Amino acid sequence: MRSYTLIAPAKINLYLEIISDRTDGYHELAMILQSIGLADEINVQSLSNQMIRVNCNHPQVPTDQSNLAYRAAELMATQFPQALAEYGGVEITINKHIPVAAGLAGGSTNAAAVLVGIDLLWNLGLTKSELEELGATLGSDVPFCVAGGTVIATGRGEQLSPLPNLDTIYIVLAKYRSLEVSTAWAYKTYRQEFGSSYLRDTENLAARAAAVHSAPIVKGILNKDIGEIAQKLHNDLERVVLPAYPQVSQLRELFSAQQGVLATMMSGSGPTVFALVESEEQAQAVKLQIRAAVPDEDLELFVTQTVIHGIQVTSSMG
Ligand SMILES: C[C@@](CO)(OP(=O)(O)O)[C@H](O)COP(=O)(O)OP(=O)(O)OC[C@H]1O[C@@H](n2ccc(N)nc2=O)[C@H](O)[C@@H]1O
Ligand SMILES: Nc1ncnc2c1ncn2[C@@H]1O[C@H](COP(=O)(O)OP(=O)(O)O)[C@@H](O)[C@H]1O
Repeated sequence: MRSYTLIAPAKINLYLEIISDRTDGYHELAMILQSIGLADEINVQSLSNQMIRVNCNHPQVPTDQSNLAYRAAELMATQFPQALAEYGGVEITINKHIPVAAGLAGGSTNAAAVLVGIDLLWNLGLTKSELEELGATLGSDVPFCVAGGTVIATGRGEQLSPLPNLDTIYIVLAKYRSLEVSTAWAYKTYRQEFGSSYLRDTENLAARAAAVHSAPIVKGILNKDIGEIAQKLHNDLERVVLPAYPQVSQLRELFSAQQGVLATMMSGSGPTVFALVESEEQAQAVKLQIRAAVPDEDLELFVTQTVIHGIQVTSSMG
């Protein structure tokens, strides 16, 4: 049986600005998304029948239709029924390293890997933009996960403009295992609390989304100036998540107090907090300091770094 193994990187949000609500229930965003080295490993293997099966080593991750990777395979089967009949169904095995429900796009990157893997298994020859378009029907962050690197994302997060690759930046991530923040709750609460200040003029809306292309953080990225990038990190969702989750605020404060930390911010809808750190040695030292301050086993800590790729195939068989 043919199979492919793929690396599916997590992401952090270097910038997340909520521009407006939309009539479809989503929000118009201006984001800068960054792939990181922390990644899941996904194996896709052909089956002799036409079924979709999902296995995962993480107890919190469902293996039924509610798994985004399952839904990605279902989408491919619906879009390409002839290929399903010719090549058979798919068994998907997820080796989870990315914390679940963390604001790190774990499910989205798994779905992106399944799209790329099935394209290969079924010899479909889809282009990156075709895969991204399919991904957008699964979730707002899926197209970015296909593309990877450093990207400006607008619309509901699915419209991508690539930025030049950054030099490696070291990152420490902290997440309480038992803490989950619902993305839908975060956006809904933001809308309730701050919605009255939205710009609702649709013409200017497009202009505001476009304005992110000249935002100071983008200048920092173009100049490869880590100091400027660090200074301009931003996440509107912190306005609702930090007051509701004091543990997240506490992590942010702890990170800010560490030597070598250039800046700290919550990723996406949280609850993961990340810190940009000057060097790998300092990142390891920061991790140790945080561990000493919070000996609670519930707190997961990772040292990772920016990467310049999205989904990557690491091996194939058959
Ligand atoms: C917040 C972000 C930032 O990158 O990431 P996470 O924290 O989830 O990783 C994203 O906007 C999340 O993207 P993703 O997780 O793919 O969201 P989706 O499945 O499309 O949407 C989940 C829910 O979030 C809300 N949502 C999402 C995107 C958007 N632009 N506006 C929204 O209001 C909607 O309520 C939607 O029902
Ligand atoms: N392949 C998957 N990996 C992780 N979580 C998944 C997956 N498929 C579905 N889920 C569900 O999606 C929810 C959000 O998880 P995840 O994608 O990790 O979070 P986030 O979007 O915050 O990065 C979780 O409650 C989890 O049960």
